[in-house]
Amino acid sequence: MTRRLVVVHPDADVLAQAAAARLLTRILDVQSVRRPVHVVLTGGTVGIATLAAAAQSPLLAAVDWSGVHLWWGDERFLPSGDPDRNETQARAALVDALEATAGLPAENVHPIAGPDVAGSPAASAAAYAADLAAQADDGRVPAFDVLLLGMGPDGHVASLFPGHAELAATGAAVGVHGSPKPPAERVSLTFEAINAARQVWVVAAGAEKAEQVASALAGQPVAEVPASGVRGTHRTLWLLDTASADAP
Ligand SMILES: O=C1O[C@H](COP(=O)(O)O)[C@@H](O)[C@H](O)[C@H]1O
Repeated sequence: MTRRLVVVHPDADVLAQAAAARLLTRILDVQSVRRPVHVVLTGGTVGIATLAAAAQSPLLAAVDWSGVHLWWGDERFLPSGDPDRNETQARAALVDALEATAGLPAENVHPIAGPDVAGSPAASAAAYAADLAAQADDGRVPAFDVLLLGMGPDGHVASLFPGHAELAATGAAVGVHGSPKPPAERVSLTFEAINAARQVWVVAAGAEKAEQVASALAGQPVAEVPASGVRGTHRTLWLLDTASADAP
């Protein structure tokens, strides 16, 4: 049975520090029982701050990074190296350093292709689904050991936005058009893929997210609050700061 836990931190900085320590500990825990470890990263404010905090953690050196695969929950459909790509920001915060000095193999890093590599968001989604399938025991998606998600003030997770058709997409990944948050074109894991993860952690901070945090935790319809629909097969964690946990 899946368990849900809500943990409230004093502020966004402590939240990022705690999420980083929790993430590295989770990887260590999994490495004590199986390999490889599959981790899904998120973009967004707290998501990237969490990676930056992990980069400074003494726990980093305890992980065997040669046995870790890194994925993304979504990507803005922008060319490689664009500063607004989630990949670019994650690389700057942590991933490049892991490759350069901690033994993370480049082939274990699985970015979502942008327009310099794939002709369209749909083509990128198809390529990403194939990459996921190649690493999956069931030929679909790996049972991610931990999948991080940010949440927007509109309740979106990954690039699954309220009222959008992609909420109902099947398969592992979907091309997204008309995103209300720029850029308009994106690629996202589907709910099917997200909810195949053993553990899903939603990280959110700030008063502007409080209403949607409360709605998601209350189980409002996914079409209105996509964050309502995420859960890990073993555990779902909501990692919040006091502002985002303080419903109006
Ligand atoms: O565009 C995105 O936004 C969300 C949330 O970002 P935040 O800055 O409000 O925390 C993020 O989770 C997603 O990965 C990203 O593509």
